[in-house]
Amino acid sequence: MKRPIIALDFPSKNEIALFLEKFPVEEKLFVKVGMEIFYQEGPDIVKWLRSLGHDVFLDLKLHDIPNTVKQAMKGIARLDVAMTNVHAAGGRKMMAAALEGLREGSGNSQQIPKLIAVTQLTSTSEEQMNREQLIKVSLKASVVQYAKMTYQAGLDGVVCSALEVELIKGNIAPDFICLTPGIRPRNSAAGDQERIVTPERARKIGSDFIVVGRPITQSENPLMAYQQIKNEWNGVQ
Ligand SMILES: O=c1ccn([C@@H]2O[C@H](COP(=O)(O)O)[C@@H](O)[C@H]2O)c(=O)[nH]1
Repeated sequence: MKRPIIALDFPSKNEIALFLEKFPVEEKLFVKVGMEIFYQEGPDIVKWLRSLGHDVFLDLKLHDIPNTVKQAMKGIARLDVAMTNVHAAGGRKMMAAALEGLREGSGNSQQIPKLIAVTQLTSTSEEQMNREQLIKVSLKASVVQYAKMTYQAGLDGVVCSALEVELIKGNIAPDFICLTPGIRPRNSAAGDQERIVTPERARKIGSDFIVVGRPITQSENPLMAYQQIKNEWNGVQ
């Protein structure tokens, strides 16, 4: 069964440990380490999660000049993560430098983490993008443009809303990874997310990975919430 990626957005390692205690030890999860916990605990949080057998998507969304991103990626390459990312808005040169950094940091081995790029954050609406970023095209056109730049830079895929998956795969390649946050089961609060999709719809549309945070982490019964989302994501009744 495909595993939803759980966004471990907690303020400390202790809180993550308490959260993980709710899952059977043999359940190996795919978890997302983002800025909130990484800036508190540093790389040790990744090493600890790996030592427990969980797969890690390191979601630091690097966005800086190419050389800085390349050097940072060399460090990330040593953390044994399954996947990591940058912002496509950093440009093709920056994305290519990120890939070089990952390759060099992994000793040019075949086994490097998947590298994907954020297109438009799922918390961004078309109206906001037009007004604040002064990008005067549709949100979908902007996402596809970022996805094309990402592909040209040689990366594995993008972070987008499931609402854009068909368009991206149709314009680029069916196997270009589309990882989709902004996932909300029916009747769950959108919060700050703008472009949301249910796990079932994400599956039907063709998302490769879904990322789910608060609907699991803030649930009264995280294990049950996780299992329900996992079943829906896999089309299990
Ligand atoms: O466009 C993006 C990129 C990353 N995220 C991250 O995914 C999770 C979503 O958490 P929820 O609680 O399910 O909203 C969060 O860690 C974000 O940093 C995203 O939402 N959108």
